Amino acid sequence: MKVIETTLPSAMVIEPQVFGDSRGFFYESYNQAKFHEAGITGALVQSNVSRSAKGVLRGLHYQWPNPQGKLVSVLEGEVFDVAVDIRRGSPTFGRWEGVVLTAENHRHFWIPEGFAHGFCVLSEFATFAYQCTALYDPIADAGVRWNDPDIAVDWPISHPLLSGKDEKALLLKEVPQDRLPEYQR
Ligand SMILES: Cc1cn([C@H]2C[C@H](O)[C@@H](COP(=O)(O)OP(=O)(O)O[C@H]3O[C@@H](C)C(=O)[C@@H](O)[C@H]3O)O2)c(=O)[nH]c1=O
Repeated sequence: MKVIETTLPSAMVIEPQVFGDSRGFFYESYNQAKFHEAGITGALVQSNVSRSAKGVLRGLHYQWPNPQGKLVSVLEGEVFDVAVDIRRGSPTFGRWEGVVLTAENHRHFWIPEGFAHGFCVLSEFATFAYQCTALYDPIADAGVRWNDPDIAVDWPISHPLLSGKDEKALLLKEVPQDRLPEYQR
């Protein structure tokens, strides 16, 4: 597999080795030894799948306490996927990175613990799959507004379909400091 660094330390893109033949293809979506070597050492303890129509935007979500590292990919369609460093005290606080993930490019994006995450759907439908390093905790579930001007994600769509929760999400500057993840060197 190929590991591609991003502008945010520890957020990375992983391109698995894809074995194609007359039947179709095969790839390892997770291999503990190879991921450990790449610096992704947390145990993946929950797997999720969501499906969304074109124009849907889910995000920007995080969990605190009990932050989740997320290994995300697309099984059907195409999304623009975003990680935002919202760890208080981080040298890259407030900075984001975006990656196009498609069912064809097989790219995986590693969202480290303490980052907010979101995506918008560019194809008619997208099936999104991800594994997390911590279990879902509805009490700790939190979000930051998708179009927060202080983060200024350059989303490729302008009028997304949002959940009620995401429509009402706080701006980053409105989130109390103790509700933000901690930066750990
Ligand atoms: C995330 C999650 C949701 N749920 C339930 C709660 C709710 O009734 C329903 C839909 O939840 P949400 O609206 O939060 O789903 P969604 O907007 O898809 O939330 C997801 O968005 C992406 C961007 C992420 O990064 C994920 O970590 C997660 O926050 O599913 C679980 O039971 N377990 C889970 O792990």
